[in-house]
Amino acid sequence: MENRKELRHWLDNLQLSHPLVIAGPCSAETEDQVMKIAHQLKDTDVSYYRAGIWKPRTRPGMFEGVGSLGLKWLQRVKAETGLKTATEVANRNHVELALEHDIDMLWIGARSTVSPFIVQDIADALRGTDKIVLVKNPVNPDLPLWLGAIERLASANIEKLGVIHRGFSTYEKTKYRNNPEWQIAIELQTKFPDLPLINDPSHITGKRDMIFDVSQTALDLNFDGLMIETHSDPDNAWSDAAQQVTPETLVQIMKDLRIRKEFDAEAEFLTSLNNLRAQIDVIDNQLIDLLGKRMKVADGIGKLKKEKNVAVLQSKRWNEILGKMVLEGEEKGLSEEFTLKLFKAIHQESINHQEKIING
Ligand SMILES: O=C(O)C(=O)C[C@]1(C(=O)O)C=C[C@@H](O)C=C1
Repeated sequence: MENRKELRHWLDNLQLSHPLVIAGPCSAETEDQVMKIAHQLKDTDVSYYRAGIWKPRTRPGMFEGVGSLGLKWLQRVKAETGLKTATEVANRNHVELALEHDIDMLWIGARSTVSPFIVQDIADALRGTDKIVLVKNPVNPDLPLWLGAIERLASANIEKLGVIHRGFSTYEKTKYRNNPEWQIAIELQTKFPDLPLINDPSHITGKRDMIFDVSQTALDLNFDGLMIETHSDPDNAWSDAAQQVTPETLVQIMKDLRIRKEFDAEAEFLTSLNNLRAQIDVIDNQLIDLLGKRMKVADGIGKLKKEKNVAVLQSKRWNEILGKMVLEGEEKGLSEEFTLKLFKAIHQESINHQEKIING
């Protein structure tokens, strides 16, 4: 699939003066709850009202959604408030029911995107639809798998497509519920600059007090919209209580977010930007040059080790380097996370070089 200008049409046609906002409860719980939140969101920046009808839960026995009954409540939301409606679909049956109830926007969840069988089944059920279909990133940080899901939908003649970045599972605990790995969303945007890209700070953070910061980062990275779980009584929500915000908080978040334009054509800005970019180009060249030199030294070590039959990996020495570099990095304003990532990549390349020599 290639990038096409038309990918943005459905979003441009909404003619919004602010990022697209999709909001509503994690789960539809009762008709009263769904209607109450919808009325609270009616005259805000929200265009699409979301509610989970079928909830994929990590373990059985938790609240798994009200099922198709909730689709009737969403129809009532549209009729009474004018908000368009959105829900997650995970199989052919969900798709058929959602289309029957005229849901305007359907999304494929992270746990479905991981399975090409499921995605294909949903794509076949949706074939040719004029509804908006959004694909959440797969649970694992795998860009080709995410792109593959979008391609399956495009091949089923679904025109109004978009993606939702909801972060990625990690084995190690981080401050996020799902690690954002912004680089993956940036790569996707580089490949498909016209594919609408929505951020889901609720699932990335898992905590309502971090939602603003993640939303701001998303807007700083040119995301087109936000999906924020919103509940009139978040603490008593039947699912994902910790990450939902009240409608009042959502309105405040939207007010406080700084919306930046992608570019400014003013001459003074351009001159300064070009000057700084020229400096970056020089430094990048120096970095590559230095890394090349470091690998030549590693090649020398590899030859020496080959002669003496010494192992490539030297954990003690390596840990010393890492510890030292983290400290030096901190002095230069580099985060520990960045320095570790950088040096682990350098170490791996050094090992690859030596492996080639030792076994060559
Ligand atoms: O010091 C060594 O023995 C090296 O091979 C160099 C180097 C490195 O690139 O810094 C690479 C592999 C070892 O695990 C430790 C360090």
